[in-house]
Amino acid sequence: MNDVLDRLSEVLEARKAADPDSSYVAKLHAKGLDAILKKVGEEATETVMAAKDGVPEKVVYEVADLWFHTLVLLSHQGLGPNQVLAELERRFGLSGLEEKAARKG
Ligand SMILES: N=c1c2ncn([C@@H]3O[C@H](COP(=O)(O)OP(=O)(O)OP(=O)(O)O)[C@@H](O)[C@H]3O)c2ncn1[C@@H]1O[C@H](COP(=O)(O)O)[C@@H](O)[C@H]1O
Repeated sequence: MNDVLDRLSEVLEARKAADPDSSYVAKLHAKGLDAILKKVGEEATETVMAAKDGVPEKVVYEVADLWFHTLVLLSHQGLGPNQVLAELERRFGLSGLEEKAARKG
């Protein structure tokens, strides 16, 4: 499953140098951080609305849009899905309460 994330992130990296007229992702990179954050916010809102509607296909569709735009955000900031997966892996060995305690320091 992570293979999809790896392959998509490679495409997203390549789009940083692509022509904005020929690529949606290149256009987002060219518009900059605020434009990417706006899309992340919009897709998060659309995810909430889909979940409230309770139609499973819509939820999956909107979460895919949300994940996609967060991947563009990570790429824009020199990060990638592997760092997020590593963070989730680190938390996997902890209970929710242990993770909460670790955050408080
Ligand atoms: N997975 C996606 C993907 N998911 C969603 N989107 C785009 O994200 C946008 C979602 O925004 P909205 O739902 O608000 O729809 P919209 O009104 O068309 O959005 P705006 O154009 O107004 O921002 C749409 O334009 C979708 O086409 C995606 N665009 C690209 N990809 C992947 O990224 C790769 C590179 O894309 P390009 O850079 O366009 O070649 C593609 O090969 C795909 O694998």
